[in-house]
Amino acid sequence: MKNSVSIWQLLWRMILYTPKLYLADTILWLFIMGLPAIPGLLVREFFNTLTNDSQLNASPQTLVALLLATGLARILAIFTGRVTKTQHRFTMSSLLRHNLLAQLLQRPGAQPLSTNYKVATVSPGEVLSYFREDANQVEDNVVGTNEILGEGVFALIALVILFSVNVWLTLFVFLPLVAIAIVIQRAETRIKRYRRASRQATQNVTGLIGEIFSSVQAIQVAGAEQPVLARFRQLNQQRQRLMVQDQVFTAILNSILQNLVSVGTGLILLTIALSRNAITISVGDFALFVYYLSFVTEFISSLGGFLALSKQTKVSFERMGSLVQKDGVVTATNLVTPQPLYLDNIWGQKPKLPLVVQPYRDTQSYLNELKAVNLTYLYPGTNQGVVDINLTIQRGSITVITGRIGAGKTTLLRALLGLLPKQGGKIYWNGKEVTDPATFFIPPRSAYTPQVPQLFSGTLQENITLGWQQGNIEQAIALAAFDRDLATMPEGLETIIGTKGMRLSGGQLQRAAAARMFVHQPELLVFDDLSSALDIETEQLVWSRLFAASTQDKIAESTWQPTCLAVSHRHAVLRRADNIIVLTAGRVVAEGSFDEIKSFIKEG
Ligand SMILES: Nc1ncnc2c1ncn2[C@@H]1O[C@H](COP(=O)(O)OP(=O)(O)OP(=O)(O)O)[C@@H](O)[C@H]1O
Repeated sequence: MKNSVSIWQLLWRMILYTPKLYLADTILWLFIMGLPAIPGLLVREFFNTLTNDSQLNASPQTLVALLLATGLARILAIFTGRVTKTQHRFTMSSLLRHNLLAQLLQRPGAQPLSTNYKVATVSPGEVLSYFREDANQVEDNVVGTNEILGEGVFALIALVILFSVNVWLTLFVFLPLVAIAIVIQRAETRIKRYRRASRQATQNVTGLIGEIFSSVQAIQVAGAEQPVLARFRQLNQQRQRLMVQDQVFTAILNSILQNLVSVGTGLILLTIALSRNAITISVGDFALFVYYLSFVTEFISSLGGFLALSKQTKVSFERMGSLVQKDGVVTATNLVTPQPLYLDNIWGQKPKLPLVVQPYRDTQSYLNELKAVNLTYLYPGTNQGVVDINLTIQRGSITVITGRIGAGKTTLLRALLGLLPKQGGKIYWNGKEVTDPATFFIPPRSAYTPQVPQLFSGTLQENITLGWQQGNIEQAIALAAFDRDLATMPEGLETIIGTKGMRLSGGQLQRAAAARMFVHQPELLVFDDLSSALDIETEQLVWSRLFAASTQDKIAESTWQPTCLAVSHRHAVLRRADNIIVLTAGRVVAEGSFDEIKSFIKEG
């Protein structure tokens, strides 16, 4: 199902986001477009002075001085107009990018991105083209509305003056207009098709660049540089072909528009010549006619260009909307919802940034009991996932999920935390239903480390705190058994860990991610298989430190008694667990203490 809101409504909402800026931009643009109208009148007077038809008694020198003054005023208008336009442009595309990102972040994190246009998923690299090209496209269109308005107003004024000079001559100007409108209407489908194809081709190229950069090592190890480059070349050639097609078509369209106008102008001049004195105008009026005709004709060509631009904008809105669709509903309206952006204002002043809400743990976030009833998630189009899972987790306990590879352990964690949208079942926190797990299971209530943790290219400290200012980082590092590693790093917490933490070993990466969890002292700690990158001793150290003693929380001055939910196969961890859940093919087949369920498990 598509969103029924028209592109004009969407553009109007964007205009209303910064009405003052839009108005300032429009007024300046009216000046920029309108000031050239004055020289037309001055030129008429100038020629009429020469033929003694002038009604003004201004000397040619005065008229020349006025011409210069108009020119200077226009330079000033263009300069200020550029400043407001740049601010306006940037604000428009920033709003779109902000909303697009906010919508993407609201999606369950473990679900791949896909669009309406293809069943295949969209890679992070491909998403760049939505943020760059599509946002720029809409930005062009919003600011284009006041440019076309400015041109339109003065074309209309010029037309009225031309009508007053000669009605028949002026009527000829409309003929190209009608022809152009028909041409544009005919070209609509083709413009959309070409634009969509060229955007898709760009997306494929940026997508591949993203994938290449994220797997440089894998490509080198496999010796696959040549095939990867060949694929890159192939996609670039494809993009080149489609871009040329798109641009050439748009250029042809524009040149048709402009040439139709010139042909129209020629016809009018021929008409005067062939009318054999039936049409008589003064030299000044003739000069004005020729000068103003270009006003009208340029407007016609700009209008054609603007209509073509709007068709392309429609495609951009559709593309961005389909990226953030919910249940098949394309939601482009959410992309234009007003949101504070905190950009510098036009005078370069910085806005006051809002305080970032820090996730303090308080009595409200305390966990007494977490319960899942009949939790179900199956991957779309498959019977893989988890079905009818029931589990109860008590405060301060360790619950371990175990099972063979592919049994559904990760899926269960993700469905519980809202990283996959559950298809059935309910989740209760202290007896109260959690309706939106994705926004609920965050610090200070809960923190999660996936099997492959995501680290950023900043410093170790930045990766652990993620902007959280109050946490006890030393304690978090010690709990994660990262202190010995830290001691060997010359830069300490300021060590830059490289893209995705590539300067850390697998185990260090996992423990840095665990420290990130501990720094918030969340109520519920969720680990997806710490064992996968840690040796038995280090993992044991983490567990024993975590439960050595309940840590004094200096901020809330209360005891931190974490509750753990973990995936593991290690007997040492299973023995520590208060409750073990054994999964087979997405279902719970056994539950209890190690001794109760040991016949169901074998160490992985
Ligand atoms: N995105 C997906 N689309 C379709 N099927 C999937 C997807 N992700 C996982 N599966 C399937 O769902 C089942 C459960 O996967 P899951 O990753 O939860 O297993 P697991 O027990 O965590 O495995 P492991 O021990 O390897 O981590 C598997 O059969 C897997 O192939």
